[in-house]
Amino acid sequence: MNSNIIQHITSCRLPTEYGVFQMHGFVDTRSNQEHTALVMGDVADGNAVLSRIHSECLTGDALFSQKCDCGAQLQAAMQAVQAEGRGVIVYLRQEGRGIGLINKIRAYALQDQGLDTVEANLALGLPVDARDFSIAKYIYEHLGVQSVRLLTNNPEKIQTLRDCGIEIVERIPLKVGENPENIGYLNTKADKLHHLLKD
Ligand SMILES: Nc1nc2c(ncn2[C@@H]2O[C@H](COP(=O)(O)OP(=O)(O)OP(=O)(O)O)[C@@H](O)[C@H]2O)c(=O)[nH]1
Ligand SMILES: [Zn+2]
Repeated sequence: MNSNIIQHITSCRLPTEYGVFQMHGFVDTRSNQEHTALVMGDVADGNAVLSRIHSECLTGDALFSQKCDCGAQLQAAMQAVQAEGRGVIVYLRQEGRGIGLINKIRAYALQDQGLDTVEANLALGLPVDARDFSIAKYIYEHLGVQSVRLLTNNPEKIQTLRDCGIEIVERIPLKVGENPENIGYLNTKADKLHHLLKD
């Protein structure tokens, strides 16, 4: 992975409900996939940066879906960065853990019939998790981020990120957004995907 593959294109000021961020646009030249990072404060000073690596969930992040916890996690992460006045939200456009929106809708249709989030992907002949987290490493490098305190409940994501060469000095839990519609989904994440969601 190098700057020829993940290219920084441009950036702008983005005022949000959770403060003013600098929004950076990146392109993966292999797929033309566009990614973004929201930055607040000086993240290139060498101190560990509060960060969330968020995977796109159109249904949860933008359409108020209650089937998952993604929207609440994104909101809480942005609030946490605002509270510190410093941090990075890396927003990777890897919808549906990388299978894409249409396949996620197919998976949701199978979930309507009783399959869980893991079984549905497998029934479609798709990987349970097809995300490429090495993109985040280049984004951090471009921003001058040397190490992070990562907001996540997923220890396997931490391991994958470390394998990519990202230095994670602390895991910060992000347990928000539980509701009656997503309790089964969260239980499956805890039981089958080993997310640290239970006390
Ligand atoms: N295929 C599929 N993807 C889903 C489903 N529900 C949410 N997603 C996607 O899952 C991704 C978020 O991953 P999660 O497994 O919730 O969490 P994580 O990023 O691995 O871990 P955290 O950092 O703790 O949130 C987003 O890309 C969502 O679009 C589902 O039922 N099926
Ligand atoms: Zn979601």
